[in-house]
Amino acid sequence: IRSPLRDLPGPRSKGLFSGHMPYAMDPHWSPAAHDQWSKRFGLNMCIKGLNWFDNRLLTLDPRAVTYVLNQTTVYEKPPVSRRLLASLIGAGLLASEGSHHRRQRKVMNPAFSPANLRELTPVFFGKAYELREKWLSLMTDKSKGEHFDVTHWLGRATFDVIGIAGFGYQFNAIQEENEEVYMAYKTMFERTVNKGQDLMDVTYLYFPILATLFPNEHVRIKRRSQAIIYKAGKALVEKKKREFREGNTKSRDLLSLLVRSNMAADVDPSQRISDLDISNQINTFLFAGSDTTSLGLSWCLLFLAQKPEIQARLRTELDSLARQYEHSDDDGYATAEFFALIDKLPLLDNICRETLRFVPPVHSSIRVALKDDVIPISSQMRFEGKDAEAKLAHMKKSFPAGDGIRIAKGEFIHIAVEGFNLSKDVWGEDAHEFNPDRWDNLPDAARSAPGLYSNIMTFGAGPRSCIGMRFSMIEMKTFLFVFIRTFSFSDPPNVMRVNVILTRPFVKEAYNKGSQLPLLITPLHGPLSDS
Ligand code: HEM
Repeated sequence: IRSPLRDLPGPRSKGLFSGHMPYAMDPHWSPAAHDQWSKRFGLNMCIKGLNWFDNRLLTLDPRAVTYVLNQTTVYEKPPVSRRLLASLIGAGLLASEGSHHRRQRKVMNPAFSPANLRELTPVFFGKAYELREKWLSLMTDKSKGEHFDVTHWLGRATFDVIGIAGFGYQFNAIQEENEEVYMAYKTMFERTVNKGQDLMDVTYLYFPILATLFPNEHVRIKRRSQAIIYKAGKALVEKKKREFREGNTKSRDLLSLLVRSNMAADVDPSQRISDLDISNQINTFLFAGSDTTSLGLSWCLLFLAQKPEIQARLRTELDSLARQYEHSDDDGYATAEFFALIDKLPLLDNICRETLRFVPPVHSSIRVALKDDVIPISSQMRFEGKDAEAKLAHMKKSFPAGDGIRIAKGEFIHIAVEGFNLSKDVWGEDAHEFNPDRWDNLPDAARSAPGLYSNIMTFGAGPRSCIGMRFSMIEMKTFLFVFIRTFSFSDPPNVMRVNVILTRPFVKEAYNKGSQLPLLITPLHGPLSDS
């Protein structure tokens, strides 16, 4: 009742136990909801979370979000979100906080340096070629092509990439779906991804003791899967430590570098992370580094299938680069030097940015205030109703210039990643359309929008932003280079965006089948498709 957020404008609650989360978090509603709310109330507003008492700050104000995401000692991920993450993937970088997080991030940073990622380039190309060959081998009639669920196949390929690039481990998921760790991981997430969280899952999150005392089938599956993943993780960490002790510094995978940076002589022992922390990072890489990128790629292929003229322009750009540096075989292209050229291609770059702007795989994030605080804002609030003036005057008493808002310890801030990316105030009236050419001529507001990557919030911002951003950009661009030159992608189905941990494609007419994206993949004529 004393919540300072209640002084802010915002949509009315429809009842004691109905909040606004479906409108804020379901991508079916959220673009229109963010649009209408910001028009009515300005960029800072109070929405209701799970019930009428649960006041949350929803901010689309660049100054406010930059402040919140950078003040990591005041704003953390709430315990319940960390519990959800930790229950699935352990207390790795994504789920940790405070000094524990800072220590982990410090030892992990070197593994994600541009120089190290360059060394991994052949892995990305290698897996793209392997998936290309797999698709070709599965086609009954290459002249007609075949429908493949690209989300499924890209998921298998990106899992393979993170296996090798992440910790030198072969899941071989493109070829067969039977490797033990891969199957454990897939089983653990399958139900969550296709059915979402049910009431029992949410109850377990708030009262974890119930999951211990009365585990349901889902909890039992999770435990079995985690036991398999942790056993393999432990063995991998042991192997990497042994390699380090024996002076073997050949392996360039992220885990080897992480172990090396953790065991380096110049690291203060108090700054080292434990073996358990290291194996939690394996799980974190698998979770954060595979589905995110495969979804980015899936959405990209869908938009290219919906806009064949953009697909054709991209193919021309890629082909002309490949022709300039004609190599006799695939390996010739699979180098860091060639990737540096791919990386500079303007249309490919615009398409990747636009895809990640238009459908950010991480739809939104959340923070909780650890103490009472004042958040600086840069835009005026708008109140509605007959007491609008009185409410504005009340706000002005504390902040005459209208440049701050109060938040109390324990209150949540909803970080609307998609809301920022689709804001018409920032990106223009066509913000809700896929238009890669917008990047040639961005509005001023977009140039100064916050975000780790290209002024979009897709990879977050501040000290908790995505450590794997460069990794996934290399993966997206190499995969597109290989696929767009070999195949045409067409016959897009009627697709809905559904937010189940990540924003996934569901076919409207086959919603019950879970997330999928079937596209018609047809080999093009030319040397590559003859292989
Ligand atoms: C398109 C691909 C990706 C997207 C959209 C994405 C998005 C994000 C976002 C939004 C965050 C911040 C979450 C928050 O503030 O609550 C994040 C954090 C993180 N990402 Fe990514 N990510 C992608 C790829 C990757 C890859 C490939 C890896 C690893 C190989 C990775 C590893 C991580 C980790 C470890 C964190 C936690 C960082 C920290 O808290 O310090 N991500 N990612």
